[in-house]
Amino acid sequence: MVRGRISGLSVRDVRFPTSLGGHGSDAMHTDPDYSAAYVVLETDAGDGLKGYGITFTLGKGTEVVVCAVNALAHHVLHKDLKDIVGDFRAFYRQLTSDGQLRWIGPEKGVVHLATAAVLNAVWDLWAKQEGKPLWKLLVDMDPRTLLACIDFRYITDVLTEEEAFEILQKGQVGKKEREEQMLVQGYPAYTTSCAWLGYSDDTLKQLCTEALKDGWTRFKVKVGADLQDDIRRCRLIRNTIGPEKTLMMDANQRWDVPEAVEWMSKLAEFKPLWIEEPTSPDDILGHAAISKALVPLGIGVATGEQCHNRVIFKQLLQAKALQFLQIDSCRLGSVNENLSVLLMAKKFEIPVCPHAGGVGLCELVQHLIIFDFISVSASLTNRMCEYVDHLHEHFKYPVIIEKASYMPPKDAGYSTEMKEDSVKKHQYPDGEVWKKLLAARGN
Ligand SMILES: C[C@H](O)[C@@H](O)CC(=O)C(=O)O
Ligand SMILES: [Mg+2]
Repeated sequence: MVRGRISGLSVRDVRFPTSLGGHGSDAMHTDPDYSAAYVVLETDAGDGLKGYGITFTLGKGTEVVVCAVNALAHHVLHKDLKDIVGDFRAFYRQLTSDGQLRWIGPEKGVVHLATAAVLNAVWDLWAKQEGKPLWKLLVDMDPRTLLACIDFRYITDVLTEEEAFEILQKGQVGKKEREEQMLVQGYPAYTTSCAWLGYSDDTLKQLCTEALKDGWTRFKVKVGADLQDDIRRCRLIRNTIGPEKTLMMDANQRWDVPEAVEWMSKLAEFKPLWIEEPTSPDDILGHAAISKALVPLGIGVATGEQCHNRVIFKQLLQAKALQFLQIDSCRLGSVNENLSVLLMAKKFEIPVCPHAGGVGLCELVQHLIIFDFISVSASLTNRMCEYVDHLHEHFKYPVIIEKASYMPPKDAGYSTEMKEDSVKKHQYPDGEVWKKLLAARGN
């Protein structure tokens, strides 16, 4: 049963120096330090349970997200958890409609990332109090309660609450079997960890070879900075993984629209399933033009990791601008907004392949996609969830990958809690890791 009043909210700036090894690098983000604004909620329930929430950042700027979390804190503090989750739609709207903070969004940018961190902590706390992993909390929730968590404002022209209810009602059929299937087989994953842009050819080859041995069959390679490099790297990876394995490419917004089409026509020989973020994430019609142009080459367009909100996803779907939809657990307004996108994707029959390249994103998004399979999509066709092999050791409940699949988490909560020791060491700028690095850099 849900209990307690929120008695404390703290937020910390936690950064991992991944840029030192080129991990996470791509054509736009050449030196990412995987980071998080890390929120902890406490209650007066006396049960010792806390809610942990993160949003993902790349280093600099995390302190800005931390400020935004503090600016939102008064909406959460001193509220009964029962009142928050009892009318979650209203609470989501309260957070996203703060009469003054909304001006620096609305529902996008720093303030929306902060919203995600706070709400992720609320969901973690709720799931913990119910004694269930988040995916199971969602799967067991009756459709009306689930829908009451979603703000349908701005999307009713494509998805009404009644249509969403019908989708969830249909999803009840075979749910038990699909849950058993997940518990036995897990959710299929692909790896991005072999081919970050900053990796040398030798590293790329070695990591692909090891990944093949570990049973990986789907790989993503970063492209977009230099065509000749891309051709060489894609040839190397295709030769290493062979013709049958699945290859995806990710340009991280590097190109103009005509450039994207031209560049991809040069990479088509390597048979990519999709090109991800070929251009600006805001350019819906640009994505539609690229999608159309790439049909004859058999290449789909994937996007979503930098889609601000459900409205952008709605329009991408309406404009037939993507063939693979990539939700992100920390960019959209937490589970609440992600639920609306999963339901829209189902209506348009577009496969959801979540983004997870970041710290903690694998931990969180696995819950959403496992719920999606059990209760919404009921399909694994053309679907897979991204996996990156970094920083899981800092989490109390790290992901479990078996045979290149995510095994459903069994611990209660949203898998968001970090080890306190890791947080202390990596806190910016006072943690011991940063003190040493900053001193070495002469700062
Ligand atoms: C900066 C991040 O590592 C980004 O490259 C992740 C990404 O695009 C992905 O995982 O996809
Ligand atoms: Mg990407």
